[in-house]
This record gives sequence, C-alpha cells and structure tokens, in this order.
Amino acid sequence: MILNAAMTLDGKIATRTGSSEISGQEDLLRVHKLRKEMDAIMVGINTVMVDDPRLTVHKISANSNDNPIRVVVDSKARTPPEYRILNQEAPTIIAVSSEAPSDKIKALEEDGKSEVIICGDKQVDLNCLMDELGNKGIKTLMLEGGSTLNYSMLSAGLVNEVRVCIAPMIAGGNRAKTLVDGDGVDYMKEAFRLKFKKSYNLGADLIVEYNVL
Ligand SMILES: NC(=O)c1ccc[n+]([C@@H]2O[C@H](COP(=O)([O-])OP(=O)(O)OC[C@H]3O[C@@H](n4cnc5c(N)ncnc54)[C@H](O)[C@@H]3O)[C@@H](O)[C@H]2O)c1
Ligand SMILES: Nc1nc(=O)c(N)c(NC[C@H](O)[C@H](O)[C@H](O)COP(=O)(O)O)[nH]1
Repeated sequence: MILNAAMTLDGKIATRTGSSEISGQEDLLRVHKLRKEMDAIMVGINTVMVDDPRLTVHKISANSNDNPIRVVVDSKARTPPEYRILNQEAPTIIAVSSEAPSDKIKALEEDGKSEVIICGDKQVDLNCLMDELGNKGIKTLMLEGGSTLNYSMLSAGLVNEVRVCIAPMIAGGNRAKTLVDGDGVDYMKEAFRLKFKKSYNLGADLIVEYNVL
C-alpha cells in the first residue's frame, strides 16, 4: 500500500476552496507510471466530489489493461453516477457502509457501472475493505488521498510506503487540507514513524519516499 500525494512546502494538499494543482508536469508523469504498476487506486468520497477524477493512466501511453481498478471509500454511497470515476475506462469498486441507502447502491450498480462492497456500520471499515480487495486478487494499492482517508489508513496501520511530491509553493490557511488530517495523534510520541528511503528532484519539485515502520 503506497500513499502518494503532492503538497506545498507547508504541507497543504488543497486550499480551502479545493484548488489542488500542485504537482509539476514531471511529477504527474511519475504518478501515472505508478498508477500503471498498481492493481488498484483508492480515494475518499470528498476527493471524488471536489476533483471529479478519472483515476486512469492517461498522461503516459497506455492501453485499457494498464488502468488500475478504482476504489472509492464512500460510506453513504454518495458518488454521483454521472461522475468520471464511473465511466467505462476502468472497473470501479465503491466501498460503502451498511448505512448506505439501497436506492443509491442500486443506482451505482446499474448497467455494471460499479461493484458495491459493504464494509462496516457507520464509516467504511478499512480492514474489511482490504480483506475484500485481497480476495479479489488485488495485491498492490495506491492511496491518492485525501487528508481524511490518509489519516484513517495510517491509523489502521494499512500504509506501507509514503511518497510525497513537495512543490516549491506555500499556500497557508488553517482551513486548507494537509497531507494527513483526521483527528491526529495527541502526543508526538504517538506519531506514525517513517524510515527515509530516497529523495530526488523532478523539475522544480522534490520527491521524498519513506517506508512506514
Ligand atoms: N494534492 C494531492 O495529492 C491530493 C490528493 C487527493 C486529494 N486531494 C484533495 O483533498 C481534498 C479532499 O480531502 P478530504 O480529507 O476532504 O476527503 P477524503 O477524500 O479523504 O474523503 C473523506 C471522506 O471519506 C468518507 N469515509 C468513509 N469511510 C472512511 C474512513 N474509514 N476513513 C476516512 N474517511 C472515510 C467520509 O465521508 C470522509 O469524510 C480535496 O480538496 C482534494 O482536491 C489532494
Ligand atoms: N499527485 C498529485 N498531484 C497533484 O497536484 C494533485 N492535485 C493530486 N491530486 C490527486 C487526486 O486524486 C486527483 O483527484 C487526481 O490526481 C486526478 O486524477 P485524474 O487526472 O482525473 O485521473 N495528485
């Protein structure tokens, strides 16, 4: 499980308005090469709502077999059926909780738009979801945010690697999204510990890679 994101020097992955064009062109190519290597790519529902992402390999040459399976963590099945995540370019799994209304689930499954997996009572139970994805043969997964899901995945001990693009920008703003939000830990001694792996420049950006201990 690789958590990948792009942030400003002050750790923001989006402004309070949801604006998030952070990576330079070279970093976007790196991200798409990584997508191509992965079995699946996962985001939280807010990222779908704000960005309407495709989550396919579309910035480097690729065919449809190269697209990872798309996974949305979406407790209440709010993914709008007309959004790009549900297009025919790649298969999509929507992970919901048992609180999701059945009519919404039905709309998401209509015409094979997506496969809905139910895990957990209120929020999506991420351990249950990982088991379900594992049963489908998914061995490598890329987490592309956002801040809230990043925190839940780290808290559940489900992230093996963190790869971050640091762009030479500072955004500021106490309502801007950071790399990891959620509740956060109370004491620094509880912080998730990482081991530095490597760093390198891509254009104006700095890429840093860590293993999660
Ligand atoms: N720069 C980047 O690399 C990057 C990457 C991705 C997203 N973003 C930005 O991040 C923002 C969205 O981040 P966010 O934190 O608001 O939302 P998010 O994408 O992390 O989605 C969180 C939502 O997922 C749902 N959810 C269900 N089960 C959950 C669970 N177990 N744990 C956590 N969430 C669960 C909840 O409704 C929760 O509010 C957008 O502005 C987007 O542009 C930036
Ligand atoms: N690596 C990276 N750099 C960025 O500057 C940025 N904003 C994102 N954001 C991740 C988020 O998941 C986006 O929604 C998808 O990167 C959009 O993906 P598509 O191109 O539509 O496939 N990711």
